[in-house]
Amino acid sequence: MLKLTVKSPKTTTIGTFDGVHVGHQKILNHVVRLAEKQGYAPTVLTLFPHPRMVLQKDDSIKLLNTIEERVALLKSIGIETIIVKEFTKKFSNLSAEDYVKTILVNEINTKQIVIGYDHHFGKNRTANITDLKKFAKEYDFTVEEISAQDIENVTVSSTKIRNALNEGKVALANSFLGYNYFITGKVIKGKGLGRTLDFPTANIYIKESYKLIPEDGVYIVKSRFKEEVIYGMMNIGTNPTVNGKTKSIEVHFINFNEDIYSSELKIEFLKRLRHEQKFKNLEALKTQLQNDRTNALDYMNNLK
Ligand SMILES: Cc1cc2nc3c(=O)[nH]c(=O)nc-3n(C[C@H](O)[C@H](O)[C@H](O)COP(=O)(O)O)c2cc1C
Ligand SMILES: Nc1ncnc2c1ncn2[C@@H]1O[C@H](COP(=O)(O)OP(=O)(O)O)[C@@H](O)[C@H]1O
Repeated sequence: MLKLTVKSPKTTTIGTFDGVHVGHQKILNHVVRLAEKQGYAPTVLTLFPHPRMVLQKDDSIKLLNTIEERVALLKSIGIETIIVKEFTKKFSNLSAEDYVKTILVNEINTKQIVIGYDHHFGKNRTANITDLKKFAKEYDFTVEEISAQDIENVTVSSTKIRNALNEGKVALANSFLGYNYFITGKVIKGKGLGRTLDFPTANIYIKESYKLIPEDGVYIVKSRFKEEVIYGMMNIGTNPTVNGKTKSIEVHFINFNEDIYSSELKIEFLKRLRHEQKFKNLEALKTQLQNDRTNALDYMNNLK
């Protein structure tokens, strides 16, 4: 049987939107409003992996969000359709017109495009907004330009946020993001040492090697387990006191005692407490952990 699917018309914007920060949110809210006015579905076309990972084979690039996190953040601000196009060498060789015709028009059914005045696209990024307006007539869509002024008013950038996190400045990063920076990972087995210190620690494994992890150190964090909000103190580092070599991410949750092995946790960063240190023995480390706990409890009590 022949089945015809009619694709709903879309208001589409295009970008990486790494972090989906306050500047991105402003543009995306605009997209949602424009789409509403037209009766179109607000849509984001996003490329993954990052072009630099593919074209320069740069494995060192770190992103604020995994692709799953990016999709969830976009959904939470009202973007209905998210198209994740795999960015390959072949894709990068698409001419501007082929890209517009096959992807934006035929595949997505874009009726309106919202784009920055300085957007470049197509093979070698040679086409610009003037070209896009030319294609608009031919392929029956409209172009909404985001002006230079609107773009310059956005002083936040993904790079600034990455820099802040690389320096452990999570509170600053959070103010740029408009939400708390978070990681998503699975609780795995550690060395079983935490419990002997009376500080059991959930070791977090993040499968996406490109996810940016804040600077090594100790942080106050927040998570959820079975709908309950839980707070904790997280250490990111190599555990020099026990002569550790590999980097780990571990959290001791405060006033909490459950087996959470294999759980998937979303963990938000609230505040940095200190650097990771090498203590002369485990007793000294334990004393410091008790201090950290007091600091975390003070912080939690001030939230209420
Ligand atoms: C809040 C917190 C802070 C920590 N700070 C340090 C530190 O400064 N130096 C250090 O060597 N280890 C630190 N650790 C890690 C401990 O050394 C210990 O290795 C770890 O808790 C054992 O984890 P595991 O048995 O689950 O692998 C810290 C752990 C937590 C939870
Ligand atoms: N307050 C808590 N914070 C973190 N994990 C806890 C807590 N209470 C119990 N647990 C459980 O204990 C485990 C950590 O115990 P630990 O002795 O440090 O062993 P491991 O080295 O295998 O992580 C966690 O993965 C979790 O399942």
